[in-house]
Amino acid sequence: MKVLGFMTGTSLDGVDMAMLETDGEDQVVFGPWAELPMPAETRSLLEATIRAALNWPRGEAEPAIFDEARRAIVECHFRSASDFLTRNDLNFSDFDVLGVHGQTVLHERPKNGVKGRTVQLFDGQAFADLTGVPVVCDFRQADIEAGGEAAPLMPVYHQALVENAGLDLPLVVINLGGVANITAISDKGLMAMDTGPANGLMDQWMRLHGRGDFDHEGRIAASGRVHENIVAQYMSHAFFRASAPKSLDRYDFTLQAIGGLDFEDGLATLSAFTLQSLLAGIDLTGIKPKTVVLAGGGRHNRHLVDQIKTALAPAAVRLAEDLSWRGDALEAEGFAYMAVRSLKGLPISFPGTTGVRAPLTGGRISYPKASRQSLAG
Ligand SMILES: Nc1ncnc2c1ncn2[C@@H]1O[C@H](COP(=O)(O)OP(=O)(O)OP(=O)(O)O)[C@@H](O)[C@H]1O
Ligand SMILES: CC(=O)N[C@H]1[C@@H]2OC[C@@H](O2)[C@@H](O)[C@@H]1O[C@H](C)C(=O)O
Repeated sequence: MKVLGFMTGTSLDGVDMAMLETDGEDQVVFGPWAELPMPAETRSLLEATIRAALNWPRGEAEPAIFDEARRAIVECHFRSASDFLTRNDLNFSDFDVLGVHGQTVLHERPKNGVKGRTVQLFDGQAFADLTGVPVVCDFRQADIEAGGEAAPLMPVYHQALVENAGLDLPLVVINLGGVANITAISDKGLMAMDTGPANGLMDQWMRLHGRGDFDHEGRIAASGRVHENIVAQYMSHAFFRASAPKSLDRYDFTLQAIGGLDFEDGLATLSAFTLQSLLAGIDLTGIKPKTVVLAGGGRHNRHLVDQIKTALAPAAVRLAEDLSWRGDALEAEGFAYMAVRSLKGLPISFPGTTGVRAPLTGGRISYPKASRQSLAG
């Protein structure tokens, strides 16, 4: 099937799109991809929506701003996709299905037998009607309703890529987004978890100081001093005592602990926290990887990458591009791949990746009105 996948991550930096030709199993053929920036007013609206989501008590009606945000997200996806298709001489009618992650505005993991809560804002029906193509979205709902973590979901796609590339196992794929997550592939099967923040807190610290959106190549972090006592304080969070699999909300950690530090030391300390939490996650898998693959925007952070390489030696640490993967398109590809699995009723989450009891499919399918009418006729 020809699929267009869409990802809007926790960094709120843009809409990633990637075309894939896939059977949702071992066939994965890359098509064009792009990352289009999110308009400033959409970003502000999403920030306000996230604030409302964080204050939304369970059991109460969803905040009114959610619907406004849904409309803005659909419009932003439509504009980004139209632009992307024009540039690549493609049309919506070239696609069998669209796979859309939607914008996460809230994620609470299951705790003490109480199911979690996760919200990825989108309107699959509106997008299917606009584009004339079936849309799969809401990939995380079935998992959370079954008592799972609902994240990470990328492992099933990582596994397909790793198998196709014939890489040396045991292997760990690390995604350095706003939140960091890992997929471990070994003879123990597929294991995955979120490990802690990747760039999320560092980006927030940069903006707070009016120094831009992120620390280019980690240069500022490299110039600061790590306050180990504060890293230890961050690492004493209950999340790090929980067993895997486990997942995080981008807002589970705050800047409060580093509030008193100067700008450079703050970044150095946050970067050290990202590294330590990542290593703690890899430790929890109980495997010593021979191969480590880095994806997500944080792989451009040279300071962090150098530290990961040193800490994981003698593992061969490779950037996604070293394997001809597209490090900034991977998640959009993943949701294109999962859209096909969803249509085929194949599992997208597993006991080792989200803690569900048995492999589980997911995703909600919306068909465009026109094709429903023609089916009915
Ligand atoms: N050249 C660079 N140097 C340092 N950091 C960079 C660079 N380029 C991107 N980044 C970091 O990568 C982040 C974006 O990463 P990415 O797009 O993978 O996140 P996301 O997909 O929104 O997050 P998530 O996977 O948690 O949903 C930026 O916010 C920035 O912190
Ligand atoms: C709830 C949610 O949107 N989680 C994201 C987030 O961003 C990174 C990490 O936290 C990961 O668990 C997940 O995204 C990727 C795509 C995943 O599900 O694999």
